[in-house]
Amino acid sequence: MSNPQQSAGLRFKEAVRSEKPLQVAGAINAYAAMLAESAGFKALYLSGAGVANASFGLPDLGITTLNDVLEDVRRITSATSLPVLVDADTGFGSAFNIGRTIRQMTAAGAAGVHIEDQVMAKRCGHRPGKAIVRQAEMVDRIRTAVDARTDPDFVIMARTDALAVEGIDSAIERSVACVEAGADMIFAEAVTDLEQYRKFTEAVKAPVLANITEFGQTPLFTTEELGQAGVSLVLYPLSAFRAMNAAALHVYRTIRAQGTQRDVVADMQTRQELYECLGYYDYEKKLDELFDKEKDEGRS
Ligand SMILES: C[C@](O)(C(=O)O)[C@H](CC(=O)O)C(=O)O
Ligand SMILES: [Mg+2]
Repeated sequence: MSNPQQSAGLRFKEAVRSEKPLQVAGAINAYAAMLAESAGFKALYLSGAGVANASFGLPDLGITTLNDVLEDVRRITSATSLPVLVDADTGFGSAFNIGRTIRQMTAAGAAGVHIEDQVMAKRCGHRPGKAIVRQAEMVDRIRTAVDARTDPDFVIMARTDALAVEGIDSAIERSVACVEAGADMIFAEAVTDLEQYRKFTEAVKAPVLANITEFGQTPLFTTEELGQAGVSLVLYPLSAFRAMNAAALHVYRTIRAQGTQRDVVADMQTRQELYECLGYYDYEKKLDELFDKEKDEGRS
């Protein structure tokens, strides 16, 4: 059971210990976070691609800033009691910027961040044309992040994009070096088969995350398969977002073409379902109580 008195980082670590592998649900905004929580997930994720795509209509190419991401982090952490892992791309700058990223993410209520070894002009991890910084520079990023922690349980996750660029040996060597530099967990990006996960988890003395994003380089392995390969966390960064987008486009097209939404009403979440998830009825009750009280006070 999660205890709201504990720091978000500690709650995230406890979730990793309690569910093996831990399913981490991407939540694009505060309401998606509430939906994921109601579906039973124990940890959430704010995707960098999600912030860029959904909040700004931009591609995931390192265009959004720390403040852009923080705004979404604050909205999500205010709406859920679940710990939220946040995509910090390459850390939003060099050493002092990375330190600032860690402190501000902690203040915004994040449980942890992942920082990757791509160059600042980053790409999506599942697209061609990626370039990575030298291992020493990546290790410096992690050391800086660890040093900047104000909560010892805030999770610093090192993501390596090296597999697609330099191969599995380099990716594993970097992961091991990052753990030695203090990284709590490893994000193995764009892995293409279970054997590679097995190699990662055998070599790395820290929990390893598998990014099971759709339409990318990684097959849609099940939690069971990934658990057997030693994986500790399974991430679904944009699954609900992709589904929401397809549903929204279908509704827009239908209304535009048919002049009515009648054919798509059955696909919609009802007002009651929306309100139940939001706790709307409790708010309404509170309002009634408060107004009644005011009326009573006015009378006396
Ligand atoms: C995990 C990721 O970094 C993200 O921003 O959500 C993306 C996901 C994606 O584009 O499918 C990535 O893997 O680079
Ligand atoms: Mg990303």
